[in-house]
Amino acid sequence: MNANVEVRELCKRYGSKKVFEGLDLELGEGVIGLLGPNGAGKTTLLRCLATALTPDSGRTEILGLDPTHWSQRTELRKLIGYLPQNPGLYPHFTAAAMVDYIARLKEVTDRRIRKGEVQRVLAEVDLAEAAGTRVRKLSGGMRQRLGIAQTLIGDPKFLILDEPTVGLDPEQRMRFRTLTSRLGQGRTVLLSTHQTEDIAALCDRVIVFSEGKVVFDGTAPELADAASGRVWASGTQPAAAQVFWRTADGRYRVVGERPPDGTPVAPTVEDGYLQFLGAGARAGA
Ligand SMILES: Nc1ncnc2c1ncn2[C@@H]1O[C@H](COP(=O)(O)OP(=O)(O)OP(=O)(O)O)[C@@H](O)[C@H]1O
Repeated sequence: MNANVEVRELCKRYGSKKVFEGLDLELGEGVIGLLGPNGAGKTTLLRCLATALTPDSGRTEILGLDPTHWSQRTELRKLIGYLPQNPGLYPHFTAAAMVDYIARLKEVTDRRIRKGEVQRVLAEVDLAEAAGTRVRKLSGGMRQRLGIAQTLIGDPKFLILDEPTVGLDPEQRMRFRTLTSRLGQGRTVLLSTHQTEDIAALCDRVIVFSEGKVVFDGTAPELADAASGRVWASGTQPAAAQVFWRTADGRYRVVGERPPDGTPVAPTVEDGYLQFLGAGARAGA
């Protein structure tokens, strides 16, 4: 198997609520963006891959290990870096103590090695100088980087980042992109986000997930291309376009059928993404 992650026929339900069924997925190296509307099942999938949640059925092989085997699962947890939506950082811990604590959970038992690891991962996310700062005094962007730092302990080959750019200002998002694109070299980075700009800027591959199904799997330019011939500028409000909104120049940007006075506009990744969403994404819905 060449893929770092291979998922076959994966199923997960919460009671009677089916999140996904018969899901197949292969992930190789690079930054892979997972896009999807609220409730699509992204976090559930990421939690299954992080071994934080047990699927109901199906087969998963991650970095050559099978998470259903107790001993392999324990080994795997040391090889995966997972940043959940709410990383649960302790406000009264210093940045270094926080990472040290996670390193202990990952069974880095040798104190000297652990100290070196803490310094290494903090430096990797540009937080070396904040090592002694308490978490509650860090900015949102610094906390996010601290969350990423803890994923890097043990140099895992599979990083799972669940909406890591939420709440970041533009400058912090740029720093995040620089960091993530660097991390994607020689690793699999699976990044769940609603930010199509982040996807366009740094992902080698994009998966669009909707109602528990992969509805698109390709590159960011291919996703943008999916809206080719479907994006228009129009002077009048369209009646039946799939999606439209008023832009700063007072015209309408329309994704869908050509309005009578529509002039073609180059599609973006967001336009392509909107093509794959259902009626729920319809403007005004
Ligand atoms: N613990 C749970 N118990 C019951 N239902 C749940 C649970 N967690 C998630 N769900 C439901 O499963 C579906 C998928 O949720 P999930 O959080 O995986 O979606 P998501 O794509 O990550 O959404 P978001 O973008 O809002 O984070 C949703 O309908 C959600 O309400």
